[in-house]
Amino acid sequence: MAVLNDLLDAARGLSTTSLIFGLVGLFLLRTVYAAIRSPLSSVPGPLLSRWTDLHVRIKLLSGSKARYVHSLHEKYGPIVRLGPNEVDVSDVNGAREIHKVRSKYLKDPNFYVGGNVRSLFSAIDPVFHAQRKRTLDRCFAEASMVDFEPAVLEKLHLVITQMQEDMKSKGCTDILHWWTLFAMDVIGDLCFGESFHMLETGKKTEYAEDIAVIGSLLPLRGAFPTLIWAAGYTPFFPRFKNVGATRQRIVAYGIQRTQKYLQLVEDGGARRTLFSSLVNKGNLRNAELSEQDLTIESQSYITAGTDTTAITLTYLIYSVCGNKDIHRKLVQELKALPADFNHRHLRDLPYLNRVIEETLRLYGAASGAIPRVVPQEGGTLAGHYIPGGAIVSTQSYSVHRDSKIFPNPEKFDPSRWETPSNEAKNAFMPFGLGPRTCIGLNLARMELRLCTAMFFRAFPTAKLSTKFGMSDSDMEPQINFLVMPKGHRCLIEV
Ligand code: HEM
Repeated sequence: MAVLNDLLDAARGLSTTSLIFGLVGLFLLRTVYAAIRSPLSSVPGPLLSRWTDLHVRIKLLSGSKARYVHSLHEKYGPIVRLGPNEVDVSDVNGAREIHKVRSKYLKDPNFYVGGNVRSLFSAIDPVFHAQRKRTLDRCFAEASMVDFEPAVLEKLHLVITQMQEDMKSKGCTDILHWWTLFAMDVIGDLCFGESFHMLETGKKTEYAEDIAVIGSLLPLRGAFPTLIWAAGYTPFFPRFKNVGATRQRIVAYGIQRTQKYLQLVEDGGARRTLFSSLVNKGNLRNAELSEQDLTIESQSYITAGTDTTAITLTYLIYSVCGNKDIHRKLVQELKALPADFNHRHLRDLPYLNRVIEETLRLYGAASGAIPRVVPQEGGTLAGHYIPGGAIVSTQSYSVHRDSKIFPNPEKFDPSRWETPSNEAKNAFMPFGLGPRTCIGLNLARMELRLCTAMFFRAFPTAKLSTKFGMSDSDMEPQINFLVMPKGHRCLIEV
């Protein structure tokens, strides 16, 4: 107390300017001390990362963070420091330690929508997550896929017809546009028992546009969360001001569609959905899942299952069209399928599945960092002690480009999956790892197989178009959390 009084007396005697200089000096001293004494100071990385992560945030904004972090791994090794409290690990054992069963490395609440939405995707609490996963696992099980195949095939016939129409009328078709409408119509159908009918109109609905707007703000929100929050309270940035209203519209629409679906079930007219086994006569059988939970889960599947599937498919077709030999082999294998082929014929088709694995390795749509918080007691990763509370990320972008595991890693080479090494299988994480692995992966794989097969059967001579100025530079991947072609389009012609 006496010390405090002495300090206050001393402060009274100072001018405002000296006080400000003093405080800034103290702040700098504290920052320098923290940087030198931080247990993270043994982790290699750029000097700047000891003081700030601003450079990484700026890279996130420009869509080049994953590439930048990868370049750091190439320079410094399997673990790199990204900021005063953040590291990235691209070591397979480290990644497996972070994402193992019963791991104490939990999702970073600042990254996963504030951690305030109790959906499978954004849940932080492992007990809640395990319970929700137990309820939902069977809805997404491999054995359930046969029930969803008719809905997928129906949309697939529609999308191929629309692409054919485009090719006739414009000489080319934007596959990114069509696969986005396709993937969202499929997941809408599987959540609400009725699609959004965007494939019929060729246009996004207001709901789809709203989701895209919120998605487009994610990098900004990730890089400068406080600034974006504050900008919403000023009159200068209408885009941020409207975010609240956009979110409300998304929620209201989800509620309305869930209620309509439950009514359809009650009336006996609902199609098979992901939730069919949980709903009986319009009521949820499972007491763990309320009507509100159903709305929240549907919303998150629509967000998590649309762009991921559409972008992966787009890069698959782009990569195949860019290599004559791969193109020929794939088309040849698909030619041998019966006219009325289905998913059963594709599940173990060797070359098709190798092409899919290789696309997921190089262009898996969610190849950016998936951040976790280090548990209170700290942990050792890639030989370095990381203190509790630090953020530790893994990005499949880097793990999938480890040249010791995947020689010539930038080469799109499906043959590397012919007899993959155990190291390659262990390092493969396009759908994440451990208990937080993508729950939609069986659905995604079924869509990837059916769409690729149907596309190259319909367009065996497909190639990248040069119409409307389209070029390879449009396809340069920009990676925030999701990958996105720089030009936001992929024009294909026959
Ligand atoms: C090619 C397509 C897809 C890719 C590459 C992909 C990738 C991923 C990745 C990497 C994660 C882990 C994220 C993390 O740990 O932060 C994830 C989680 C998740 N994905 Fe997917 N995904 C795809 C398709 C889908 C589909 C079609 C759905 C839904 C129908 C879906 C729903 C989810 C959900 C709900 C989670 C959270 C799981 C949990 O935390 O337990 N995904 N996905």
